[in-house]
Amino acid sequence: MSEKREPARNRSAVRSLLRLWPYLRPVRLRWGTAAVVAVVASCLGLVIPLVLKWIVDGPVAEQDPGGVWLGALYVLLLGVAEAGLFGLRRWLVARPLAGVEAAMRADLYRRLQRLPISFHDRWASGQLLSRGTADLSLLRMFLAFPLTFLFVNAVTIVAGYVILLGQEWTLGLVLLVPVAPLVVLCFLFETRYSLVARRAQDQVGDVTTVIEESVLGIRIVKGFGRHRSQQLAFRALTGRLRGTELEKARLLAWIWALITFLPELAVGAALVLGTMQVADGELSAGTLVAFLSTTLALRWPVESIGFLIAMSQEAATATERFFEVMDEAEEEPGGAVTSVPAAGDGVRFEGVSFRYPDAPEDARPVLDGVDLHIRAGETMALVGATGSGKTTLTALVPRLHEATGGRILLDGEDITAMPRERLRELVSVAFEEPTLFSATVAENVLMGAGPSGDDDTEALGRALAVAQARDFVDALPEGAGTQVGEQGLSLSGGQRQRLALARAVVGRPRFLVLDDPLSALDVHTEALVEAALREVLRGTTALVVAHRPSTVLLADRVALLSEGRVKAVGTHHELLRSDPEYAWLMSGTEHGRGTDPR
Ligand SMILES: Nc1ncnc2c1ncn2[C@@H]1O[C@H](COP(=O)(O)OP(=O)(O)OP(=O)(O)O)[C@@H](O)[C@H]1O
Repeated sequence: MSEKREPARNRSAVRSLLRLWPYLRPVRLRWGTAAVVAVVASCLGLVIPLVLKWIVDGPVAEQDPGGVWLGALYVLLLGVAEAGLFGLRRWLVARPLAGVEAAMRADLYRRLQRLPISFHDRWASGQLLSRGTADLSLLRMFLAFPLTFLFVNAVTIVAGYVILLGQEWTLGLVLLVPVAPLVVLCFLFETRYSLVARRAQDQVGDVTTVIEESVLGIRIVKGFGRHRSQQLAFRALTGRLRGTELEKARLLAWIWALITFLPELAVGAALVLGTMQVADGELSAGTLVAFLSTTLALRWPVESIGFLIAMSQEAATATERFFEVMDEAEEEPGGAVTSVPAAGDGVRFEGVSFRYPDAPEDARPVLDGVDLHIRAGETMALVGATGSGKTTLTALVPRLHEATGGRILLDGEDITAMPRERLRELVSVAFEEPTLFSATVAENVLMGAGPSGDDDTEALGRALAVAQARDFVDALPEGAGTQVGEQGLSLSGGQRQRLALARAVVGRPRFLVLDDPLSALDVHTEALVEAALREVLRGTTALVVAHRPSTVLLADRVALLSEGRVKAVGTHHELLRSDPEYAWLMSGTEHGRGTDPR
């Protein structure tokens, strides 16, 4: 499992969260209105103690039952208004924030589609999945709740303290004593919690990766009886995540306890002082009741600060993780030459070199000065020992990877001068490991249809015929309209390969790159596919990676890739005679059996 770990945080939580502004901007009015509504609702709660003071010092002192009932009615109305306003806030933000989450998810998906293969090579899929799911839900929750309530509670606390100081400033000052230690504690907590939150979210990504790999690789796990060891490994991983979550809970418990305890101490001290002042006649009983009711009304805004900070910290981490992907450089769009290259020259590799970005410094480049010319309309087989760079070379033609040296020309035009979209219309690909999507057979195949204007049904029929896939597709319950499961798991390897081949040829591409696309077919079916390919793709220039002589025979000529270069080019029979390495690679036939090139 490849892992992606970012360097230590270099961005404060606030700066990370500010990056959400472009997404929040379109809904700022509704969000702002909701925040104001919440502030009003929260501050209404602070009016209740003032009504209590009026009741105690007025109707209660004067023994006026009618006044007490009126006061109670005021309190009830204030409570109903508070509840109604909080409900309105929720209604105001629910829809726009769901829209923000959807927009962020769409942007992330679009970015993932446009990032180069080298990015996907580096990142574990579970890490990307968890960023697109759990992290974004967390951000929606943050925008709906902690972001609003950090603001609402701050305003409520300030308003509450102003009321407290106005009622009796000496008691109010007592309540201000814990503020300084609480600020320091919150700062320390935020620093610690941010590290643990990041670790937890990365571990969720790792767990997602393992689940995904085990589901996709379930046949291997079962086939090798590895479910117990897989389970143990998974348990270890979830154990680590559990440990991190417990560490988060411990930190949260500490800060919550301190945030509750310190103000309670101050309230206790104020209560003692206040009672003494009432006894001395310096303070009215109503003022003390109102004072204590206000401090009680401030309990929730103060106590919630700990977990609001914790949730904001998790949201900051989720934002960082989101932008780590969004900040990656997309594939460049390519050149601007949109003309279709004039037919005639085929494919040329001129001094092409390539090394993988994550290869060790001292490693030799995979390709080191490849020169090869595939004439227009010719089919060239590419043969080489395992690991010699055949797949790598084929990936350079549609620019799935970028050549690090030299150039590749299609009918005389440098591929880097073409817009990528145009290039990928001209070049069709099929790989040894065929990927089918959760869609119908027809949809999977027609993904490869360019804007040729061909009738889809006719093109589909022709492509299935070339790939010798017609019989088995017709036998499917709904023919070409049958849904094939994730990665086409309901089909055999050979069937999937044939659909992938049909996808590659359905658009009658000018250039075709096939990476051992017939490896799972029996020799008989392979021969039929080859015959059909020859017939249908007469005008196509093709590069076909081949491991077996039967595939090589499809080609007009063969190129032998060795030590990063094209060592020899010729027909199959020429190379069998002239090149011992080729003969060795093709051994298994009567020609080269037992001949060692070295
Ligand atoms: N994403 C990658 N990052 C780093 N090195 C890679 C990557 N993919 C392949 N390689 C290395 O590049 C070399 C060539 O690999 P490539 O897949 O092109 O060989 P191949 O000739 O197609 O092999 P095979 O016949 O086994 O399919 C190998 O040494 C491989 O380890």
